[in-house]
Amino acid sequence: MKKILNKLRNGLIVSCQAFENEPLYGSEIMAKMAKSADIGGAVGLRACWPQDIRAIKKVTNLPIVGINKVVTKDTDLIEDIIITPTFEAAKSIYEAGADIIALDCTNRKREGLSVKELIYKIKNELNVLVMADISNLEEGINAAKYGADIISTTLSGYTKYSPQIKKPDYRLLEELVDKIDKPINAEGRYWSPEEMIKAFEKGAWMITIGGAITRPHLITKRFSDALKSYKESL
Ligand SMILES: CC(=O)N[C@H](C=O)[C@@H](O)[C@H](O)[C@H](O)COP(=O)(O)O
Repeated sequence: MKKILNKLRNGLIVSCQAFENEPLYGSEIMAKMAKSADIGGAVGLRACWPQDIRAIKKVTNLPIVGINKVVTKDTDLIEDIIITPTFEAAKSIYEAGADIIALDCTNRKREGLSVKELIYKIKNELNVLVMADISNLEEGINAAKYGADIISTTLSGYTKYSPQIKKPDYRLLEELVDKIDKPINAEGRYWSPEEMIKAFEKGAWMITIGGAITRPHLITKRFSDALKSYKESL
């Protein structure tokens, strides 16, 4: 497991995800996305659902941070725990070949096992690396205490009580690096190589980037929004 962490150190993980309502939805497409990230120099991948992880494993040997998003209600992400919410969700991505299991470790109300119980069960029964997706320092400290191997800023901005900012949460990153003696993954709203470098300067062990690389509709929107503002300024 140390070997995997060393492989990811100072490296870029590319998140290859598309929901059913996105044009790129589908395991075959995500596998092509993952292969492209591999060719481009990623040292790891983040992927969702067993079927996507299986498809990606066929085309690359890069370590995979697996998640299993389970949407049970038709409501938005802020309210719901959807990233690998249960042991069963974790087990199915582990069986699909995920090298690291990422899961929601926020303090939001959840059903079934608590974050502490869930991390313990995954570590104990699957013996796999766990990445804690958190939204503030307290959640990070708790997840580290409960046995998570990597703490990730993934959910900052996606709980009601974390800062609702458009940029990466560098402050949380700094706090985690300062207070937790475990690898910290910088993730969430990184859009440029400069922003990425800043995360490493602040002590990130690794960084995960999704939208800026693998969501063409968001990339296009960034350009079209800039154009719109420019036209409005004339
Ligand atoms: C909040 C949430 O559900 N985040 C998800 C977690 O897997 C993904 O939708 C993000 O794309 C990923 O975290 C990477 O972040 P960004 O796409 O901002 O680079």
